[in-house]
Amino acid sequence: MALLTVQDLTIRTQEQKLLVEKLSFIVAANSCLGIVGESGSGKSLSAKAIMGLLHPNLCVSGAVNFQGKELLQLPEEEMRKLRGRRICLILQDAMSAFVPLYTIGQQMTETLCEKLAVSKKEAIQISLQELDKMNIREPTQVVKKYPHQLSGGMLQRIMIALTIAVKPDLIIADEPTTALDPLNQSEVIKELQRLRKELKVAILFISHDLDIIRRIAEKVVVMRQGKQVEFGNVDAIFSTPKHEYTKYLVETREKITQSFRKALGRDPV
Ligand SMILES: Nc1ncnc2c1ncn2[C@@H]1O[C@H](COP(=O)(O)OP(=O)(O)OP(=O)(O)O)[C@@H](O)[C@H]1O
Repeated sequence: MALLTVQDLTIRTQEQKLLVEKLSFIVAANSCLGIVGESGSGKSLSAKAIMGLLHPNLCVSGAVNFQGKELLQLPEEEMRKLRGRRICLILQDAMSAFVPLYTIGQQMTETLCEKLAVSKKEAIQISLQELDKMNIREPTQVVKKYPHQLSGGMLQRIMIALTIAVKPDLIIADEPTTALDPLNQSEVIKELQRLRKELKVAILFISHDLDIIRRIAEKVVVMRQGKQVEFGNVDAIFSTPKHEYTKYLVETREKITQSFRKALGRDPV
């Protein structure tokens, strides 16, 4: 069943320059759709358009249907109710998601009180429980810290813990692992997979990394220069890419992998 249907999403500047052209895809409930493409291809703008967070100097058209609601027509107040509750956004730079002046605990508590309409005491309890579930050690100490006192990987995992607590239906993860080292990347991917399994949440996962998309998504949209060049099952698209650009992406990835294997003294695959 379709949870999110994006139809002909088009984004232009006021000067009519096309930044995203006729993007169309479906995200089924409890599935993961990847959007892959080079820098500047329009991935983040598309995510922002779905969330109703585009810069006001941009014009958007097309249709974005989420749980039967037409998001591009929704009044801002309604949209605000959906954002951070039914649809959550996880960004590349977790640091920017937190306010530097408040502790992690204060920020988690405030978000949970607002989004879940629970008391402060309950919100603190939920925060500690979710941090514990994320295998974050000594959660009672972590909640007393300010964002700058924690690593990027830790902040990203806290963001995911907060998202889990809110129990949304859709998570839009925009390059959530790009700023992380491989160990933290792997942890974050594992947590997102767990989230899907446990909460039956759907994920729209934006990345320029084919390997990560292959690990986490079943379907993929390939974007280039604002245009959607392919949409379909991950295995089919990466094993038999139709579009020249997808072929180029897959071949480049394979060449890099083989160079690494050579450098490590292993046989090329
Ligand atoms: N407010 C804006 N006004 C005009 N152009 C913009 C605006 N925001 C983004 N753009 C342009 O739109 C294009 C697509 O940007 P977008 O951030 O969606 O790319 P992306 O695929 O997410 O890239 P990256 O992987 O580097 O984040 C870029 O050329 C960018 O410069």
